Amino acid sequence: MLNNQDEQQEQQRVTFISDLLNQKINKTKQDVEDAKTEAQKVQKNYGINTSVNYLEADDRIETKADLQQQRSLVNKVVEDENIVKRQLRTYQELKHSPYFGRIDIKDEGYDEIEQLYIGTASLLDDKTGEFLIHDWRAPISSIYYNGNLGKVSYETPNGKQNTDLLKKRQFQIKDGQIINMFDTNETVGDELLQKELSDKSSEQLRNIVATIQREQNDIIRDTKSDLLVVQGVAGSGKTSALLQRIAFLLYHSRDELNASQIILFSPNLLFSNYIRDVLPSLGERNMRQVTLAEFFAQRLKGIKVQTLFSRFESQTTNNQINDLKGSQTFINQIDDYLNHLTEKQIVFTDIYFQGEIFFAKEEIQKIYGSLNSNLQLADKLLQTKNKLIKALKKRVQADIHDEWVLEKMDSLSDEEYHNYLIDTKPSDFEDFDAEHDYIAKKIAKEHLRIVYDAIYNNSFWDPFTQYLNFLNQVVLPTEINSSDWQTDVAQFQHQLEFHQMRLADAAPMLYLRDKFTGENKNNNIKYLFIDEVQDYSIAEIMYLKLIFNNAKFNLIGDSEQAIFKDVESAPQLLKKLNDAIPVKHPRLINLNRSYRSTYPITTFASSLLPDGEHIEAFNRDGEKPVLYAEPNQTASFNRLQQVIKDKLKLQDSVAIITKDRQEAETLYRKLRKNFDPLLVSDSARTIDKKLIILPVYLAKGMEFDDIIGWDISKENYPNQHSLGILYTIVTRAMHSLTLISNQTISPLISNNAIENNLIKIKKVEK
Ligand SMILES: Nc1ncnc2c1ncn2[C@@H]1O[C@H](COP(=O)(O)OP(=O)(O)OP(=O)(O)O)[C@@H](O)[C@H]1O
Repeated sequence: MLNNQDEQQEQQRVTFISDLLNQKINKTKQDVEDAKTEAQKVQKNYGINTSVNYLEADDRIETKADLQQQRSLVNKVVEDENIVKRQLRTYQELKHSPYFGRIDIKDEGYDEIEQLYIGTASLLDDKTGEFLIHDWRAPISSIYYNGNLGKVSYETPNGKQNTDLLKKRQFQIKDGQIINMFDTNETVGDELLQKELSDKSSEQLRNIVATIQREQNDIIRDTKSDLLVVQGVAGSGKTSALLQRIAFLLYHSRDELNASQIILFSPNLLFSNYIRDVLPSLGERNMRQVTLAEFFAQRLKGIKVQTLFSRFESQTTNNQINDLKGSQTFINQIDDYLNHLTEKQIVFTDIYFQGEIFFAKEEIQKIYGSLNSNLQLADKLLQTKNKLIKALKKRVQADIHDEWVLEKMDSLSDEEYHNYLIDTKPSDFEDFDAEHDYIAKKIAKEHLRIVYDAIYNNSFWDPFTQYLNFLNQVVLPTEINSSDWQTDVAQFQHQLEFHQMRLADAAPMLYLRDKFTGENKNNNIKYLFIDEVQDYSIAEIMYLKLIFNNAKFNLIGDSEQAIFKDVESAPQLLKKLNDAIPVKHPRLINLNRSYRSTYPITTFASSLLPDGEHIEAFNRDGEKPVLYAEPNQTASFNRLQQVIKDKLKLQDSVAIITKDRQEAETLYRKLRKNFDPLLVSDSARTIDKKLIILPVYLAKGMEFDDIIGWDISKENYPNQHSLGILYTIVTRAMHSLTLISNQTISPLISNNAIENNLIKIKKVEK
């Protein structure tokens, strides 16, 4: 038990640390100022130096070397400035709350008891060199998260160390004052977690370092798996664990890994913004973040690819065809197709120069056909390109006496003429003719650059038509009839004319293109994360594997929140993923405990699922969810207004979630005058109002104090296909959930929920 003396001693220590941090902050502020001045000085010099001599040709080479040197100097001072700034931010964070845990341990073979304090970053005593605070990611800190009192072990550079965990103490410290502290034997006591979770929602997701749970810790500290699949129920801390994992990896592999080698695929821009602060709050730089739509747009320049959101909104596409295009079978068919392509089937195109064919497709086909047929596809293409470039060089040589080159030479000004000779000395040329030829060659080369670029960029091959040809020979499963397929193929072709592509075609088409060329790979990325992976097709994941070949894949999701497809079990999904991207060390981690919502909300949400029993609700009190079944539209709308008023009085964040964009827009128009809500669109990045309206797709990954689910009628949610959508809506609520429907409520709200009184149904008689 804690006594007053313990508390006093701990407070004294906190005060000591706070004073020390104050000193460090003051010193570091000065360092930041110095670094800033230094950076400005260097940048100013750099500015002056780059303009010097630029116009005088003789000095150019020298200037170029100088420039490089200057640039690296600027980079260095800027980086120095960033380092001290980050250090300052770390001290400031620590000052606010220096640590959250203490462990007392006695290592096997030693008599001494060590007291270790654990916080978001480490702090050294400059005089003694001892750790005053241990970083939560240090190997020894794992005991805090994993161990019960008694014999435990932790990793050291020399192997496993056994130790006796004698005490585990938790703190809540705010602005230098201990608000709460207690000893515990649990991983992290429920008391602290209760407090954290009962807070109101915030605009930004917070870090959870003080209360990481054991199974979340497994995800965070995994260093062995090359395919880590996390299947976690709604609100189980998947996104939180993912971000803490990134912070952990950056710490663990500090010398080999930096933030730009980690990429996260996130569902939309709003979500990207929502998680923006977590890593910086842990003293780390953010990883790269991208949505699938942005990623495809970069790779298919000039083509507008449908977003996940608009795919969800468009109900017109044939699901069976989409399923096929998203499957491993489809990608395997592409591999097979490419492996058996003869050069005649490859869609080569002519390369033009000044309106005339420069390399005819037949010529290119011949080159390709002459190569060793055992070569890999990518090698074949590369060799073809090399041969074309060789032929181009010959043409350059041949062209130097052509009329157009001579004309161009005659029109050169003196300055232009000398510029061509910039890298030469007069003694390089035997006579005037040699100098003349040298310039002619340069001119010819310059002009033929267009052809060079065309070869370099593979413009002699048409991947779109190739993909179309592939589509036309696909072996269809029995459930898809060939006329539907033909219509779909025609639609692909039609859309292409308007520079558009459906999402379902993007990954297979890019796979075909990049597999054929072997290009566009990104070998720099070492870790790839996908959040909400249940919305990705296997084909998309296989394409990402092709591109990010060196990356360890971390796929995080909840198959029960699948909004494009039917709910799928975790082992089924893992098997599918494992087949699609075979790796040596796959690992599946399940998270079954749900933290976000109150006990009544999680229990109700679980009752929607056929096998919801596996979901463990965190024990936090709250009101039972309510469903209003109103007799008509006017009554429903009046009810909505009443609920909004009540909720806003509580100063809560309230989100009305609709099934799709159209419903959200209609509601917005009706509510705009009285409530001034925010209508969230696909391009939204922030939420800066208390009342917002958003379609379910954009609510992915987010949470709000109060959720109002709009029009939960049978018409909107008729059967199991809409289960993932409804489940996603109800699990966004932290503290309160209200559903509004007409009197034919969705059959997904099961009798089980109603009979067991998991939701209060308020039916107003007609
Ligand atoms: N160990 C923890 N300590 C404190 N809070 C936690 C912990 N784990 C999760 N939470 C909180 O629970 C909420 C849900 O977490 P998070 O968004 O990471 O879950 P998720 O599994 O990604 O959810 P979903 O799939 O439903 O979007 C957040 O408010 C998060 O801060």
